Amino acid sequence: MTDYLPGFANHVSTEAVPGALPIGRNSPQKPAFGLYAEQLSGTAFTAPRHENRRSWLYRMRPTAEHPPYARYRGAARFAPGTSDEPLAPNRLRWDPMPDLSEPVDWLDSMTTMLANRDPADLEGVAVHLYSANKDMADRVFVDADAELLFVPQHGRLDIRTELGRIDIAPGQIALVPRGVKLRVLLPDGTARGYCIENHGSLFRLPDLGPIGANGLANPRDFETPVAWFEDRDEPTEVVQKFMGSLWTMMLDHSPLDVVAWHGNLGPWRYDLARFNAVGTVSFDHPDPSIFTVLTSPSDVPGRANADFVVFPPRWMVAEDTFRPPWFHRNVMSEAMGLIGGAYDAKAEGFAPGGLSLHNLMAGHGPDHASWLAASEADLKPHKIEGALAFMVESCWPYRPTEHALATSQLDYDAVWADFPKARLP
Ligand SMILES: O=C(O)Cc1cc(O)ccc1O
Ligand SMILES: [Fe+2]
Repeated sequence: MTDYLPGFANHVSTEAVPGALPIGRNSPQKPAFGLYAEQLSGTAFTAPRHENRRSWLYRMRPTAEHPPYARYRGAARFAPGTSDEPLAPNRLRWDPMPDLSEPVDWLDSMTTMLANRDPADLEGVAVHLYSANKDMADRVFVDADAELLFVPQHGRLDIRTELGRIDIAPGQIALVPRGVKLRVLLPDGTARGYCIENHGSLFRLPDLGPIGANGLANPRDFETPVAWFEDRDEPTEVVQKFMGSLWTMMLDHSPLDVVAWHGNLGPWRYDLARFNAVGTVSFDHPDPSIFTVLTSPSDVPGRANADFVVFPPRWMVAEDTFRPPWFHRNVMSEAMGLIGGAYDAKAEGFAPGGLSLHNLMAGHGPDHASWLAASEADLKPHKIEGALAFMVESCWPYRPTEHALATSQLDYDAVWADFPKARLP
């Protein structure tokens, strides 16, 4: 059990040992108990105040004390780079990861499916799947390339980070900031889900415009863990993702040794059941941006580097309206996953734990069966129950990895076959 502090990107102060946190200054000459002060910057020092994100950490040893990193040879499917072949404009879909035959921890199970932009551009996102059955016992992972969003689909996660412990179950999400070391334990023994890397500007809550001051994801429902640390002088491997490759080095102690911290850059969790879904009460299906939980803006106003969007349980009441997602072509690129239930645009083939890709300008929308059912439906109020899908919409087209190209469903196009031709008068 962990305690959490409510609020999104709040300036928090937390100490696991009373007296560890300096008062009134960040870097005293001698921090309490011989701790080391370290600033962790998530934005440039000079970022405007409303964008500026950083925390001060008080730790048992400085992060700087470590040997050189060497290439890490595990996790063969994590960050292999994407295919160099010309990118086909095809729609792609994947089944959930197969059941495991060998013990594998979260890190070694990470399987990169889609990525766009080079992490060195400080733009773009990558979509990974994981399916693990072993705790990360004597090692930690640190992502220098991105903030990391966990979207579990099966099995709880106990994510131990430098800045506190986070427990999440499917239906909840968690974010660990860029550069924060973490260890993933599996309280249920197995876990499967999605991880989204965001290389770009930090995820934030979207502006609400005419919706007003409340709604969608409310800031108070984000929870940041209190300080927690382990005092463990045992060999600990540190695997780092840096510029798209994995690197490793050994420490003689656990680096999860931050005894106190303060600032507005920290991990958090959020229960998607708290998402206040807003939709039509008259007619027409609003653009799916109405379901944006988090956005990472690009430099072009309104054109997101990444939007994290959910399709939660909700009432459908639109009159004289085709209610599921309509047919469309989008200048933005859409990666979708399913946490549970059935997605209202896909009658079959899009399973929980699966993934789909509709890149820039790909014609997509309801499959034939969903189109037929929704076109003939009696339009009484109807509740979509139990379904939880999500989308990572990005202005940068996604490139699938070789593994993704080799494992996609064989005939996804067939879900849009044989639509009857319109009959003109
Ligand atoms: O299924 C999709 O492709 C995502 C989507 C959802 C929606 O409600 C409207 C449009 C849209 O693209
Ligand atoms: Fe779409």
